[in-house]
Parts: sequence; structure tokens; C-alpha cells
Amino acid sequence: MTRLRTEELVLRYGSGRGAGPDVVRDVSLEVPDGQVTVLIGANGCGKSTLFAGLTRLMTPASGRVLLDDADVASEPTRDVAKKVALLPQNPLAPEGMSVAELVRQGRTPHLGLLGRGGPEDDEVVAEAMRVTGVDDLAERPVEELSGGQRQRVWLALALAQDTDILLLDEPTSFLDIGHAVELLDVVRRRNAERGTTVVMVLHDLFLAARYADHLVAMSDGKIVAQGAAAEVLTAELAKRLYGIECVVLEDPSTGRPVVLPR
Ligand SMILES: Nc1ncnc2c1ncn2[C@@H]1O[C@H](COP(=O)(O)OP(=O)(O)OP(=O)(O)O)[C@@H](O)[C@H]1O
Repeated sequence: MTRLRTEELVLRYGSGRGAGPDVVRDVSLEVPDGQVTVLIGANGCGKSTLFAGLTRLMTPASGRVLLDDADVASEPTRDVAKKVALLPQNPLAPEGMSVAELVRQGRTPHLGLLGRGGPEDDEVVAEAMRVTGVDDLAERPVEELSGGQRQRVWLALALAQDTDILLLDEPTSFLDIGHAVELLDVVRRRNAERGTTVVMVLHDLFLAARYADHLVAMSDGKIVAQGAAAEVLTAELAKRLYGIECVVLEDPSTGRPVVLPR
């Protein structure tokens, strides 16, 4: 079963006479339920724009995004936010906000009319901060943190939203390899323990191959290949996506492909 899918989705910026070119072009994507999907592709190929479409931040020029068989365009924002959390590429925290306050924002879709949370909300927030290793930063203002610390705080916010579907746009871009693996292990554990469906953009092809159950390659607004990493990540694909010659080896411990630029 696929809870999140797109049908011939077309997205472009601007409207009417001010409309730009199609950035996402005829994308029909079925996100495999309960799996980790990794989206790869060159800068500017439309990955973040696709995420914006999946979460209704952008209205389709044509085509549809379906969540549990309903068009997300006609679903209340709060209902979508209870099911799908998005960690955007460059999120900004309000000035002066502490880490704990920011992570707590993840509970917003679940709160009642008065906007007050209960002990269960406190528990979810504490757990999200604990698994991402930011609990000792709780009282620090977010703007004083390093890029890598901040990235873990934003993941904590997305986890605190407690959704069945998690969209992560380059969640490791500021992280050293140790913290990158740690964060992706947190995501993988969430997937394994709760069956959370994950879709994430990763530029590092080694990490993409290592963590993807399903790999999706985009080029110029279209999906050009998808499937198991070992089938999708070929030298031909690397050439097509990035315009460079590569050799593809096999990681002896996992059997996953390792792409090396020549
Ligand atoms: N707000 C905007 N207004 C107009 N054009 C935009 C806007 N945001 C992105 N674009 C354009 O849409 C295209 C796709 O951008 P997008 O951010 O989706 O790419 P991406 O694959 O996520 O790239 P990256 O890997 O660099 O993050 C690019 O040509 C970009 O210039």
C-alpha cells in the first residue's frame, strides 16, 4: 500500500504571465510505505520543489498529490501536518527561541484549540530531544548553536511532530561523517521501530546507497531511475546525473554500491 503518491505532478514557480518553467515535470511517484526512500540528483534538478509539492507548500500547476487517497490540496493543513513532517533544507528559527521551545513547535498540529500541551506532549518532546542527542542543549538559543547542532535540533522538531511520514531535505549537509551516520541511524531506527515512512534527499552517494531501501534519481525535474541502490547506482546514471565519469564498486560488508569519481 502507498499512502503518499503523486500523479503526473507538475510544479512551477510564479503564476499566470509571471510563471517560470516547469521545475517538476510529470512526476508520478509512489512512495513505498514503511521504507526509507532516498532522493538523489544534481543541484537544481527539483528535489526540494518536489518536497514542497508533497507537503502542499506549492500548488500543482497540474497533476495531484495523494495522501491516503485524498488530494492533499483539499485536506486541512493540520490534518496533513499530523501525517507528514517536513524538515526543509534551510529552516530558520525565530530569534531568541530556545532549543526546547523550538522542538516543542513540532507538537503544534496535535494541540487543542487553546494550544496547550499535556504531559504526553512533554514526553514526546523529551524523547525526540533524547534520541537526537540535543537534550543537553535544551535551554540554549538556537541561533547560538553550530550548524551541525542546529541540524539535529531540527530533526528533533520533525520527530516531535510524530508523523507516519517523514520528509528530510539534506538532513546531514552540516554534519561530519560521524554525526551524519549517527543521525541517519536515528532515522533508520525510527523507520524500523515504528514503520515510519521516510523520504530524504542526500547528496552523498555513499550514504544514499547505504541507507536507501528505495533509491529515486531525478534529473531536470523528472524521475529517471528508481529501485534498489545496487540496480540504480550505475556509472551511466552518475554520468547522466552529474556529468562525470565514475567507477562503481561494491562495499564488501553490505553489498551496496560505492560510487567513485575517476
Ligand atoms: N522560490 C523560487 N522561485 C523561482 N525559482 C525557484 C525557486 N526555488 C527554486 N527555484 C528553481 O527551481 C529549480 C529547482 O530547485 P530546487 O531547489 O527544487 O532544486 P534541488 O534539486 O533541491 O537543488 P539543490 O540540490 O541545490 O538543493 C532551480 O532551477 C531553482 O533555481
